[in-house]
Amino acid sequence: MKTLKLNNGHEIPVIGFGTFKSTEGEANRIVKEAIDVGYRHFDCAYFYGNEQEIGAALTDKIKDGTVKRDDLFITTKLWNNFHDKESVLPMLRNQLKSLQLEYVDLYLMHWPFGFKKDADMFPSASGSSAYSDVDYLETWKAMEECVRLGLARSIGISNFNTEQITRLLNAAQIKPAVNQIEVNPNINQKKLIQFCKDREIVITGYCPLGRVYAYEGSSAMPKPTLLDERVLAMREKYNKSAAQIVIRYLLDLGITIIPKSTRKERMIENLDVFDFELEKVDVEYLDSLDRNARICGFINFKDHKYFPFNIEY
Ligand SMILES: NC(=O)C1=CN([C@@H]2O[C@H](COP(=O)(O)OP(=O)(O)OC[C@H]3O[C@@H](n4cnc5c(N)ncnc54)[C@H](OP(=O)(O)O)[C@@H]3O)[C@@H](O)[C@H]2O)C=CC1
Ligand SMILES: O=C1CO[C@H](CO)[C@@H](O)[C@@H]1O
Repeated sequence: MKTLKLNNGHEIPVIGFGTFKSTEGEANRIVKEAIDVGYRHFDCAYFYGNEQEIGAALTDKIKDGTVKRDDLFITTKLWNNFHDKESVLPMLRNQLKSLQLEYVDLYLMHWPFGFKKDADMFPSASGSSAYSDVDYLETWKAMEECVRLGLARSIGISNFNTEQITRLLNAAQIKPAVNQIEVNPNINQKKLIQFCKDREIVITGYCPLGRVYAYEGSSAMPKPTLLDERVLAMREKYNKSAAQIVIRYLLDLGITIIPKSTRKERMIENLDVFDFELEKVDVEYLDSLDRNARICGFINFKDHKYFPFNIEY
């Protein structure tokens, strides 16, 4: 698997495996299957509620000799209720325990804004009662300590905008290695990708396939590119699926991505993208689909002091 070099010399496989929305048996199965078909990079989060299942799957696959810990690149994330500096280290230790790991390869701050510790993990109403005003710079300092203690090889951010990144870079002792953001043809993020590249921050694109399962033909969510007629028509030319065409397009932006599938044949398909190249005319068409349309807009929280999407990028 191809990798990109992080600003601290570690390498991140360009295709990882997403784990959001799988619990109760499924997370364990899909992680094992993903390892069997060649995935080595896994994207996890406390918020996904499945770190224990994933930990059991990783342990089984290490024990049966399919992989070594060193072959794996495991990312997990700190959720919004735990931004205060006292919570960060205990949270990572908890998460490591669930994942049955001594260290994670990458620990991300999931969002720049925090919620109160005793608030819901996903408060339904916007407004200050659930919000905490802990500054993400304070959270970052505690995350730096996680690196010093050897509990995280790299640390990074997710869903940060350019102003927040600049402010963080001015204060950080350890630079963020990664910014994980939504990237798919409906929101190709070229400007933010370039901004991060210029500052040696690697981008990981989430929802790369446009989260097809959540689309019901309604206008609440942008139509996934996998369902676009011109993209479907490209399949014959390349002898590739729409997902493979989209994945190739995204990798050519110079980023890493974390598609998720519950089906083994699609896990294999999503890795099989290195033996063809997209023609300029098709790249231009995919570029033309960009409309900055988010699946994870989180607009409930737009009045939070640290909400990231109130500026263009
Ligand atoms: N940092 C953050 O805030 C966020 C991070 N993430 C991370 O990003 C990951 C990926 O995003 P996610 O929301 O899961 O959405 P994806 O864009 O990966 O889409 C997943 C959907 O695509 C379908 N799919 C997968 N492969 C194919 C294929 N080859 N052909 C057709 N359909 C396919 C899956 O269906 P099926 O299972 O049936 O194959 C599923 O419905 C998450 O799992 C999570 O780890 C996601 C959102 C926010
Ligand atoms: O990682 C995530 C998965 O998707 C959720 C929304 O549906 C996001 O809230 C979250 O950041």
